[in-house]
Amino acid sequence: MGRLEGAGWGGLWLLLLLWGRGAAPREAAAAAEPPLLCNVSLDSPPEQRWIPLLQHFEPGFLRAAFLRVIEDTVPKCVHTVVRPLAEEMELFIPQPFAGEIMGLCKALGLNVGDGVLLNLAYESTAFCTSIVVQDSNGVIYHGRNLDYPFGDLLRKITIDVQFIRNGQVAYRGTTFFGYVGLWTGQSPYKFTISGDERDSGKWWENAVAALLNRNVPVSWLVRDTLSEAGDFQSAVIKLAKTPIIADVYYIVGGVLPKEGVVITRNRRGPIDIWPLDPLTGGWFRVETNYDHWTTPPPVDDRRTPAIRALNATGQHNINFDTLFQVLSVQPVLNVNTVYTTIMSAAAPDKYMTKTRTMR
Ligand SMILES: CCCCCCCCCCCCCCCCCC(=O)NCCO
Repeated sequence: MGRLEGAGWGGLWLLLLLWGRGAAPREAAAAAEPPLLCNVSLDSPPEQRWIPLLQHFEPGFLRAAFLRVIEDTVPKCVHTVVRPLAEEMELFIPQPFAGEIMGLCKALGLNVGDGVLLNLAYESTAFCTSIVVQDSNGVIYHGRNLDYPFGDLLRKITIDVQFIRNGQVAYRGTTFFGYVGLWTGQSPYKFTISGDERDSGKWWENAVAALLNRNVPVSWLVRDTLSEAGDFQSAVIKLAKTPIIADVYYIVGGVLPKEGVVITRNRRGPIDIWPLDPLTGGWFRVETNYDHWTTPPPVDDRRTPAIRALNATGQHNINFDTLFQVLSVQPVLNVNTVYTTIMSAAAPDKYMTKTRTMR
């Protein structure tokens, strides 16, 4: 019998009442494993910089994963039209992305056009959660769950990457081997970024045209921003204003009090900027995959459980562990969650990722 045995109806009502008022959040049972931590040298030519990491993976597995993701995500008609175009990528794809994709495809014997398409993958069923929060001492924490189909494959190729320039960690991020953009990353002592999918219908319809028009894929802008922006403010401006190929939510955390924001984007620019506002109770911002000023659909409401768990934890108790616990509450954590990352740009060495498998 469960723990409620003997509690009687009175006890049961009390428990329900406490839960409704924000008692301690219930964590889902899930395995949590650290991914491979690796270095990629930005001082090596783009074509060569990912090649040393191939030793950690079975080439046959990578090829099979590659083909499965392409087949299941890229519509056949799009594939036929875009593949030859993508093969001419030097003409319209910026560096270092073009060189990095080309180098990997050559090493694995894969079609370069397909390599580009895989790197444009953007899934309308990718249900992620990002949280930026300020604790009672003004410290900013940023956590995210990346939820995506193909978890069985992606957990095996999830990597934490330190991008090294002149012998120093220039920035760090979490990705899947072969996917050279970043959905999660940190510029040490400056800012952290995560991206959550924003559904805008059939993104393929205009994405390729936008790419030809020199708009950048959303995850490439994250990486460019980590590489180039000097502080939180410049990161927010770059993420808000640069033309991109699909709608998205960018969530950004800084190092000073109030440095936290959710940017709601369309292809051309920002639709809304939603900053932390701790003086009037806004000590956290939760973004899943719906505009924050709308109500999430009841069939996919991860926002309310996350908010309830944050309130139950309390601003004075927020830290790396408790934010991880908030991101471990069902359905914030769910069967599609591939990994959870917790970061705080002021303490860059504590960057932590765990791949998640629900039991
Ligand atoms: C170019 C060479 C590739 C070699 C091996 C590749 C193995 C398979 C990699 C699969 C990558 C899948 C990418 C999925 C990225 C997630 C994008 C997304 O929609 N995120 C939304 C977050 O809300």
